[in-house]
Amino acid sequence: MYHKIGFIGLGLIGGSIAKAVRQYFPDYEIIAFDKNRETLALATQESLIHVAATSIDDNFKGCSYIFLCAPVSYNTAYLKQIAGYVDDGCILTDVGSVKTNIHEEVEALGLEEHFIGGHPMAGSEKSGYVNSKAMLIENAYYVLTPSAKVPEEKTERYRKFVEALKAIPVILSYKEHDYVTGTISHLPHIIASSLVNFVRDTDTEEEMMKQLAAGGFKDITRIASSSPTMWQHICLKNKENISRILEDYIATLQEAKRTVDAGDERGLYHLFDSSRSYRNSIPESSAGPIKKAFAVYCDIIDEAGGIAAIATILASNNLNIKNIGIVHNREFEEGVLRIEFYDEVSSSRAADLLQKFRYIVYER
Ligand SMILES: NC(=O)C1=CN([C@@H]2O[C@H](COP(=O)(O)OP(=O)(O)OC[C@H]3O[C@@H](n4cnc5c(N)ncnc54)[C@H](O)[C@@H]3O)[C@@H](O)[C@H]2O)C=CC1
Ligand SMILES: O=C(O)C(=O)Cc1ccc(O)cc1
Repeated sequence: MYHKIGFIGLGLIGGSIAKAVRQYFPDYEIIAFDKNRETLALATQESLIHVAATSIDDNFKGCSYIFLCAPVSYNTAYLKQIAGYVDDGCILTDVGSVKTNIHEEVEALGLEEHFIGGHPMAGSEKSGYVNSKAMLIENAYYVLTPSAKVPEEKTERYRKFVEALKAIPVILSYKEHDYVTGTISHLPHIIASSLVNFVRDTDTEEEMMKQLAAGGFKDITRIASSSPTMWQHICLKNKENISRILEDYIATLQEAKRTVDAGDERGLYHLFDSSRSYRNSIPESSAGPIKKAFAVYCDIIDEAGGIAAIATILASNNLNIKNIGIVHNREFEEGVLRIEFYDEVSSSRAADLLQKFRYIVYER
């Protein structure tokens, strides 16, 4: 069946979703508008998009999905302009990190039957179309916030579409979304940025702090390299949640200071021990509800015959391979050999066997 998908904003997230659509639905037509003409030229040249719209115009008629993928306040501002092109078959959605403002505007404009908010919980400190890639959303949670009046059938359709793009749909109310992301995403960002500035402002004349800043500091401040515009929009639009969460968090910092000031041995141990346990209980991959595949991942030597050697080891031990191939994804950016089996017993036998042959095996 013919499908047309529209994008307004084709940066890191819009570009990545469009690339996933191109990969999994090669015959879908993709049209895009972005205020950056170079982005549209590049996306056309790379055959990602068929139409580079010069404004929000008739090209957006008849889309199955329209994705708003600009910074959050701009997405909301586009609703009025796009409303005329949203028909019954169209799901209007966004990818913004904050949801309340856009849902309120959707209600005000009477677009609730068409709008399902979306938020892929994936990204990076990089931005722009040039950094976009289909695998960015692979295995990532993708929150959907259906409007109150959106028909169940539309939410189900979108949920399946997200699954087909290899992400993991999770349905939340927009209010819950903003409270949860306020704590696990927006607060950490403010902490990272203010910590970086704190180091800059209190560094010695010779900038020793900057010079010595090691792994831990870099780990927890990586996100301070993200797009300032994006984070400015997020903090403006999730103001109430962020303000309350910051207040609560400052209270926990004050508590930590009291523990340090008091030289409270047990209190200090408890702080680090309890946080370590909870941190270790957070799953490394977000592939929770996805159907389990019986696969092992294994590093291979980059030389002719590398795959054949592994296939021979498995075949001579009566292990039947269902699927085999090199994969590049968020976890294994450099690429790894993925071998899928028909059942769990075979996959764990294969993992043991390959380890015996000194292959580095990752079980997932
Ligand atoms: N970067 C991340 O890690 C994530 C970002 N998001 C959300 O995705 C949205 C986009 O963020 P990114 O793709 O990271 O940013 P980005 O900066 O990579 O892309 C934004 C794109 O929108 C275009 N744009 C900006 N203003 C525009 C306007 N007024 N009209 C048309 N196009 C315009 C830009 O030219 C750019 O191509 C934001 O709402 C953000 O909250 C969601 C999940 C993760
Ligand atoms: O790089 C990271 O770890 C991020 O946290 C990226 C990110 C940024 C904004 C979002 O709304 C979701 C994810």
